[in-house]
Amino acid sequence: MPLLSLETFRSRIETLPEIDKDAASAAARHDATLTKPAGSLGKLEELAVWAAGWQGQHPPSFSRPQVIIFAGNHGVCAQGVSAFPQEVTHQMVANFEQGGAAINQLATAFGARFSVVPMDLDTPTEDFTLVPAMTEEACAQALETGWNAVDDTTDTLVVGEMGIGNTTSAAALAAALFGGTGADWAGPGTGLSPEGINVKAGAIDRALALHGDKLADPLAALQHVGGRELAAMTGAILAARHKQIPVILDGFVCCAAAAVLARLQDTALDHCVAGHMSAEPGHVRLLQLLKKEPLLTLRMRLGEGSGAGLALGILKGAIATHNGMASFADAGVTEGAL
Ligand SMILES: Cc1cc2ncn([C@H]3O[C@H](COP(=O)(O)O)[C@@H](O)[C@H]3O)c2cc1C
Ligand SMILES: O=C(O)c1cccnc1
Repeated sequence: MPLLSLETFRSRIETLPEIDKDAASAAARHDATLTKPAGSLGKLEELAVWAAGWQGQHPPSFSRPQVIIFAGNHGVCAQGVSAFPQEVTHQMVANFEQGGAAINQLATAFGARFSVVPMDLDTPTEDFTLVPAMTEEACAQALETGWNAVDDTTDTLVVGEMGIGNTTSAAALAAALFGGTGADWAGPGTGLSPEGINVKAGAIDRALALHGDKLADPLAALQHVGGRELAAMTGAILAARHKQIPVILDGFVCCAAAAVLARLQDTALDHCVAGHMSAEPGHVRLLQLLKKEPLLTLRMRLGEGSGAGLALGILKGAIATHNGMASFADAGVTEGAL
């Protein structure tokens, strides 16, 4: 079998299925019949139409939501960029498996299947301030792990991550994809002090200087400064597009991984909605660059898919109202005259 290469994914990004316009317009027509003033459910109406279009079916469904957490360790932790030690990644994977993390409760609350995928935790990626984080093949393997983790029967996907140090990786990736310095993209992550944030920004600047022009290609940027769990999220979001599964994006780390696709193809994230705006400061900027309006702004800054997991409830509400409400005709309610 030939080695996996980044070119496999480049071709998968060049051939993206588009929205099913018939399903979306059927949803819009149905919405207009429901017992409410037109537009009164605001963004919920748009979400139901969006879900129908990207699922390629009307009515849209919310019966098989799936939450996948990818976990990876980061060599860049050697630079002192996180408030927590690296062993927490492994310990939290055990916590996810036992159902004790925040995302477990949210997945259960909204009826989502949950899985966690640990990715070579005992072999962290390389310290990208010194050498590329991953070889091309390792990055392609991580993309493939994400690509394969998405279940064909899923109707709504949330991808999240666990990886001490990964807000440094996400910030470096955002800088590589959109420009700016370490200081523009570094934030507290798990709770760094202002001095700690300076150390983090310095590490990112050294990585940007070291890898230079190699970062110009988005997939190469992912390989040089990303991490396995970020690449897996990128691969899963791309797989969802090919499988007609709408995606709810999580916070800063998830959006940095998603942004790789957007930088390769402008419309690559049209099947994604932003679940929330994280309190990690780079996220607001990233959402603006991706032209995504967050559904929730609750000062959450946890990662692990939690903001998107909570937004599953919003999408569930949007689809429940769209699918379950009576029409004016059926309920015998008089329509507005103007
Ligand atoms: C107990 C615990 C649970 C978490 N769940 C998600 N994260 C989040 O924090 C990490 C990134 O922050 P940084 O770059 O500052 O290390 C990631 O693992 C992310 O998912 C957690 C962090 C901790 C400590
Ligand atoms: O927004 C995120 O993704 C985030 C913020 C802090 C820590 N980990 C993740």
